Amino acid sequence: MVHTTFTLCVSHISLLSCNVDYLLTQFHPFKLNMIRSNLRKRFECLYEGSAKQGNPTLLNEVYTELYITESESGEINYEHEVRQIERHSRRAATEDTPIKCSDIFRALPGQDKPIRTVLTKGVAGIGKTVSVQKFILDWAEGKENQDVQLIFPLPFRELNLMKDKTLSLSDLLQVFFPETKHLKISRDKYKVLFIFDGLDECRLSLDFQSDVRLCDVSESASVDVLLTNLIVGNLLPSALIWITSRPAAADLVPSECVHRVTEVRGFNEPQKEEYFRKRFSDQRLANTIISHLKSSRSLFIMCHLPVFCWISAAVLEKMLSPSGEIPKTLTQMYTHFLILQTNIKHEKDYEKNVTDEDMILKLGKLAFQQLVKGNVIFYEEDLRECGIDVTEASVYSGLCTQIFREEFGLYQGKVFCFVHLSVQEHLAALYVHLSCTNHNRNVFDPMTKKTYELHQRAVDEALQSKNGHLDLFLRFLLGLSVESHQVLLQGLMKQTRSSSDSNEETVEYIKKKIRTTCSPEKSINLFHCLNELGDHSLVEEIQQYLRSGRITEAKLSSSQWSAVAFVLLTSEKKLEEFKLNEFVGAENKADHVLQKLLPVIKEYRTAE
Ligand SMILES: Nc1ncnc2c1ncn2[C@@H]1O[C@H](COP(=O)(O)OP(=O)(O)OP(=O)(O)O)[C@@H](O)[C@H]1O
Repeated sequence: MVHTTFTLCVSHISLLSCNVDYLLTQFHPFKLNMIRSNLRKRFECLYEGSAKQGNPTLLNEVYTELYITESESGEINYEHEVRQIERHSRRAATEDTPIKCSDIFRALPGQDKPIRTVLTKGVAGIGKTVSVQKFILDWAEGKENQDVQLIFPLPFRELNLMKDKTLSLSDLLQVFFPETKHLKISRDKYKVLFIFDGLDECRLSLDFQSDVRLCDVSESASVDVLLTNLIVGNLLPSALIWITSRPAAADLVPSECVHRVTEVRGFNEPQKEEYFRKRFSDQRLANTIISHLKSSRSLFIMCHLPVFCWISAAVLEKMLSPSGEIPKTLTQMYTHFLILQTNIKHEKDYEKNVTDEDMILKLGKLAFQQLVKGNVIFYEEDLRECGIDVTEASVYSGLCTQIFREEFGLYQGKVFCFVHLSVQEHLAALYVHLSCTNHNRNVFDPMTKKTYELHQRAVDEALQSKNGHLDLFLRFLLGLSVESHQVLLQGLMKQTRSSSDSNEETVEYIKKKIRTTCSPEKSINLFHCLNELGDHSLVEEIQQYLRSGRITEAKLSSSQWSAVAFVLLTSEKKLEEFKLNEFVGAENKADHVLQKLLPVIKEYRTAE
């Protein structure tokens, strides 16, 4: 005890002579603690979907470690996000250096440069925001990164609200953290971390070329100038900066300002299982759900994405209690999710002015129109255009809490988006499908009416898209048209008419396109489409070849090579080593095989 008092005295004397700022923090331990405990309260619960209205989940109970790696380059990938997920999920976990989320500011062995700014990339729904939340909670609970004295989470979604304001950094912090009043952070004497989550949502014009230089935290400027100066290091040069972003927006910050790029890759195979074991206290239910998901390769691949795990958990939990038809394809899973949301609405919203059918069609129309334009964020006028009355908020908050969430945004107005891009793609496909079956209308071409004509046009549109923005939409559209899906849809839409055409023409058309398309990525998506349509003929043919070992002697057509690629990519086996000579033979020259199987070879750890 005596010893402790003595130590405190000595430290105060030495502090008096060293710096005033530090002293200020010492005199404000109460304030620091208050900030810490406020952050703990703010981040201890995970608010997902309808949990926003109550029943929040404790983050520590469901948080599952994510697979995060140091990215080899800051290179930006414009490919469609789902395709990236499938590709990443094929990679063996040992390929890159994994980093624990709490260690992102720590140098790896062999790296000696201090890390000030970290940029974390990751596709939508992969867990960036949850990682930020966990990082802060661990710190606030005194578990990790205790050398950091203050953390300021400043999500771009909230910073957007300050777009037109002129103020100093100190003032800005006081707006978001009133507890910081009287806390001087001016001279960089204590370690502060700023977290800017969701760069992709940024509405401020961040101009890193600008020569407006700001070094003083009490100097006023526009919010974008404050941020660029903070990120570049003119303001508070020793503060740590963490920025998260979806891949397409990650290059808004020039690479020379970033000391480390990490990538959230979602859940690897063991983490997928861990997620469901944590999510359900009933382990038998967790096991049933895991084995069901494992029985369908494409579902298990999608579980790489935490938001998909959450959708699957919600759907399967409801479905597995009484015995029933369990979703087997991607389309079925999403349709069940929609049904679930509609049921939640019925539980809550007895007086309704709009029928489910109407609302789904309107939302679907919005989803489709915006998808075609490449938009994931919409405004009130976009809703009005689709006949959605913005003031009837109760209707979609009941129907679509988890599908459609209202965001704060630009110009004080409301900004909307679907909870995940894939949900938008599913609703868009549903709209296009129902317009055809119920109203005989082909949204791409009013002159044609038959289902197979719609399908052919959609295939063509998807093939023409450079970034693949209609690929998943196409998979859903075809999945919705299969006979067995009609029953599901009837549960959702009272007046659904089953399509009278069979899908044979569509299957043949897709096979023809597989033969002629030169993009391996596109033909692999077409194989996924055949899978949704329940046609496995090409794939089975190839599986036989592969099993017999006669593939080196066979002269394969272009479509058969695409099938080889598809079979290898969707196989259960880990892609460890690609052996070219297993495919090369008199009929198949090495460079030809290499060209045909390039999308697969990229997924293997080694090739010889
Ligand atoms: N580590 C995790 N453990 C458990 N659940 C998680 C985890 N990460 C994400 N989730 C689930 O996935 C959902 C989406 O995650 P999150 O919002 O972090 O994604 P994101 O990468 O920030 O996406 P976006 O770019 O769309 O903002 C969460 O609401 C949660 O249900």
